[in-house]
Amino acid sequence: MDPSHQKHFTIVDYVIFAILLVASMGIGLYYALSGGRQRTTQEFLMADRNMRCLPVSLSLIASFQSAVAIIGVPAEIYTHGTQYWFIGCAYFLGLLIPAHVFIPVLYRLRLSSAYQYLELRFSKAVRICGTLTFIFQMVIYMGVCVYTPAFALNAVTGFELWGAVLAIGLVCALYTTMGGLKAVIWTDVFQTIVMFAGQLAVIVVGVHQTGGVSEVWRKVWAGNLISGLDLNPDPTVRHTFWTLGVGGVFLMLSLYGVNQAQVQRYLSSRTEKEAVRSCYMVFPSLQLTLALSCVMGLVMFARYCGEDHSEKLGGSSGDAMVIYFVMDMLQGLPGLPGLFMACLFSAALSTISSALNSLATVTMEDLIKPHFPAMSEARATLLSKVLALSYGLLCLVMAYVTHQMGDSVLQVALKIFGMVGGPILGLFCLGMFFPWANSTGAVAGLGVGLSMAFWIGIGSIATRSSGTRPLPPRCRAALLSDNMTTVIESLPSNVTLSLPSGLTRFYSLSYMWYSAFNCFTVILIGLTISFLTGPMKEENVTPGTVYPLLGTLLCFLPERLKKKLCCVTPLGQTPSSLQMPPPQHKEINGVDPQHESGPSWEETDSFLPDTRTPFVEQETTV
Ligand SMILES: CC(C)(CO)[C@@H](O)C(=O)NCCC(=O)O
Ligand code: NA
Repeated sequence: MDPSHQKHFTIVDYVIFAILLVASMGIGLYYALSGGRQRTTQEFLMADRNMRCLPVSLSLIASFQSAVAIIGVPAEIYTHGTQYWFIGCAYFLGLLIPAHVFIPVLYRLRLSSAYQYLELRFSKAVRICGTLTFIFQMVIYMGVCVYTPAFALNAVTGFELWGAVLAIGLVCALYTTMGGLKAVIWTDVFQTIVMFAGQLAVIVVGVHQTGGVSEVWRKVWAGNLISGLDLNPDPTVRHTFWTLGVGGVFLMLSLYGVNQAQVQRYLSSRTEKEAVRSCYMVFPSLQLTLALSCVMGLVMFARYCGEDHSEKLGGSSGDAMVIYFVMDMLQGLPGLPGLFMACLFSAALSTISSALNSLATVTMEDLIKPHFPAMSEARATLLSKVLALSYGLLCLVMAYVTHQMGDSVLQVALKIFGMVGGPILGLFCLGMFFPWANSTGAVAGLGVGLSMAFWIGIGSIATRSSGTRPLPPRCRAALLSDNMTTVIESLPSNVTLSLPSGLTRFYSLSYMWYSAFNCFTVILIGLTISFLTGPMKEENVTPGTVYPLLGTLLCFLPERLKKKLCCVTPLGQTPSSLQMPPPQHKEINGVDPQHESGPSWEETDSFLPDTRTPFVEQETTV
């Protein structure tokens, strides 16, 4: 951006900004000095398994809502219309399924890390593969998260980019290291509120400056920005109802169902009911966040479309444009630019702290503890803190990688979720829904799934074609007549209207399908290899690791018919020879996965542990 158009913060802005950082550090310090003073891994990594649903739910939203979404979604709406908003449809199933499928299975196994499940269900090897994949995913994602707000600050105020990256990384690593998961969750609560406040402020000011809600509506309508439901079944069209509403469900499942950052929050809840409730509470708040960021894009359009900003913007990206417009709207309103920056940094800090804590957890629980079973609690906790801090430093390195990518940040983040998160989701689905899947199948499935993911992902980057884009809104055509072509060209677009062919067509699969596609690859390959190498026998499957999917789907059928169709029999009614096999993995990291009565399934109400009607899987493969 042209330096002469840079904005300058007032004292009030700096104060607001400082309050955010100091408060976050304060919360970290508070939890370092209160409670058990972070002297056990139970407290540092699991928050003593004593959290209530309200903080957990706000923290669940904060984990994957970073500055990327706050800047990226308005940029998407501004340039391509409101189609992206339909991702909200995916939140229904994307949260219901985790609440009623993944949480019950994972919570009842009393895990510390989600990947412990993979060892219980398959083997140690699968667990390590899963853990390494997760670490890879979160480390790249953290890079995007830390880079985005630093880039924003730099674009607007000329603040040293790498100074900001360093500041975010260090503040985050410090309070995460001091206060553990409790601090991470409670800073998330505070930061989520700041995030909402910042977005709301921008919208209110923007609407006011445009001349009211009706004026905003008139302009976005005239600008052809409001998109109807696009039911085009073509999987290469970037955003349609199918890619967003169906592909999005798999994206949500990979984040809210099996991602360690989220699973850890469910596990830190004091009861299973509380965990399920927190998942339900995510729904309205996530819709609100989505609505706020979409409306922000609309307001920006109404306020700026048709004006010539080329000289100020130079050749900046769509993301930079959002920041510029916001700062332009807020100038002369002391405190508000600071609030917006605080909003961006809140979003980033909350995501990075979740990532750091979850990375420390999996590294400790999955990679280190199994090799040093005799390690003292004090030493394990110290090591966890060192790990959290080291990952913080690593994320700085990753910011540099993002710097080199040059795609829109939203697209980069969602691609990472799909390319790496999709195969992990596949691995969990393979284990939970298919009792026949074996360890060899799981490893092969994950390997092939990841290879396919990177083939498509890298192919699409090389050919710049991850999903064809719709025609840009009318306004952009109008803008093309100005000398704004540089901006338009540098917007993340390839307005491909001709259908690509062959391999190019494969590469142009919409990135919103990545999660689903990669998940199915893992399941398909996993099942094929399992059947080829000898499917898992029922008595070898650890009880409680398989979800009776068919039994639940067909719950309306009479018991006798169900028994015939879906191979699931209530435990009480099975002959003793068919009852749960004795536990195989007696102790994993000091936690008995069998618990007292063994994990079980209740048919009527998953909230009432006393009225359980346990089911057991019977292997009656045909
Ligand atoms: C993950 C979703 C789709 C969930 O709403 C959304 O928060 C999002 O688009 N996140 C982008 C990644 C980020 O904000 O870091
Ligand atoms: Na966040």
